[in-house]
Amino acid sequence: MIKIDHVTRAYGAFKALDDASLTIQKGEFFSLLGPSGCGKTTLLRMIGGFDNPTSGTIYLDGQAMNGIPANRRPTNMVFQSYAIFPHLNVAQNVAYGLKRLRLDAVEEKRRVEEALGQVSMAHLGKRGATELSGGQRQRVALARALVMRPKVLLLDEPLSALDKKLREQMQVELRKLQQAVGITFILVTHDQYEALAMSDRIAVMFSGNIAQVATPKDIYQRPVNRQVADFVGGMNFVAAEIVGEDSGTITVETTSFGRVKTEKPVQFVTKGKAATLGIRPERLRVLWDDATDKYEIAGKVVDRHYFGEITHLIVEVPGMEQPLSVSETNNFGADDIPVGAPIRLAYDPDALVALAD
Ligand SMILES: Nc1ncnc2c1ncn2[C@@H]1O[C@H](COP(=O)(O)OP(=O)(O)OP(=O)(O)O)[C@@H](O)[C@H]1O
Repeated sequence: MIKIDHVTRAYGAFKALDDASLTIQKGEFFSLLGPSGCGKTTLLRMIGGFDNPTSGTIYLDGQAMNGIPANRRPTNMVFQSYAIFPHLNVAQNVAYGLKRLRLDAVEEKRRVEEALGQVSMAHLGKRGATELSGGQRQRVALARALVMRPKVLLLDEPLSALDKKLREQMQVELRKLQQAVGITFILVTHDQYEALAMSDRIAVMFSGNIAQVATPKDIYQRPVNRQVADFVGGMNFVAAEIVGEDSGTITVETTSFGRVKTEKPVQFVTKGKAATLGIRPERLRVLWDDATDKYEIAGKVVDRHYFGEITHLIVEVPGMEQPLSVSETNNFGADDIPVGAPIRLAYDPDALVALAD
């Protein structure tokens, strides 16, 4: 278990990380997600012992890590620019870190083979490091870390140098690998879809602060505030007025969506009666022909963006300040709806989430 306890990292007056607290469970695939400069790499480096907190403490399995250098921690880091030695072959690269353990030759070979097997590179041990594809180099970097049998593997944007297709394939593989080896993985990424696809839980960070820690589904469906909602996927924001409130829910009135009862967000603070609701673009469905729904809203298509399997429709609704963004599959011909056409959209009131500003 990893405990981040009120950790701050300051550079002069600037706080790259500001009083962050967090617990990561053993065997978890945990991601630190946020825009560039939010402090995620700073936190990862401090867990790995490559940097030290200005204040606060990081505990690994109950032991305070203050002052303990990287090579004496049960962690291992895979860097963004995976430094592989070009003059060594694959197996030698993987064996490199083992040298200081002074294992006998048979045991060393066994561990190298095991690590290469874990990343599906068993057959490429003799290959020169310069004769590898980007994906293979990434695997070697992983094997180099795994061979040390760390309790925690730290991954700093490990897939960012790969093209989209390979990146998606490696996401699946990395997740499988983590489940197979059973150790804790902490991934730093600014790619929301990568974090959603791979993680058990995600911490979303902004400007040195942790905004929300939750499962991918909760981050996406129940973002605590506007900033998280906006960063992770698209979100339509709807102005609303609070007309009722109890301990767990609020009832709000909107001009476009009518009266809605919805779950209260964790950080909800009422400032008078104003509230913001959010609804994801894919939670609005086009109503075709004469179809009707208990919950529907009418507007006009003012723009259209084609994405192959889906189309984004931009829909102006009377009484709404911002047009709605609607993501609809092209199975039924959303890509053929002309700009200027009237449109009706159905929604599930549960899809409307109240957001703290
Ligand atoms: N040595 C340093 N001196 C001063 N400021 C620093 C130093 N290292 C990092 N920072 C600042 O701390 C903030 C957080 O940096 P960090 O590298 O953790 O961001 P990040 O979220 O990982 O971003 P990215 O995705 O761009 O790597 C940034 O504003 C950065 O400029």
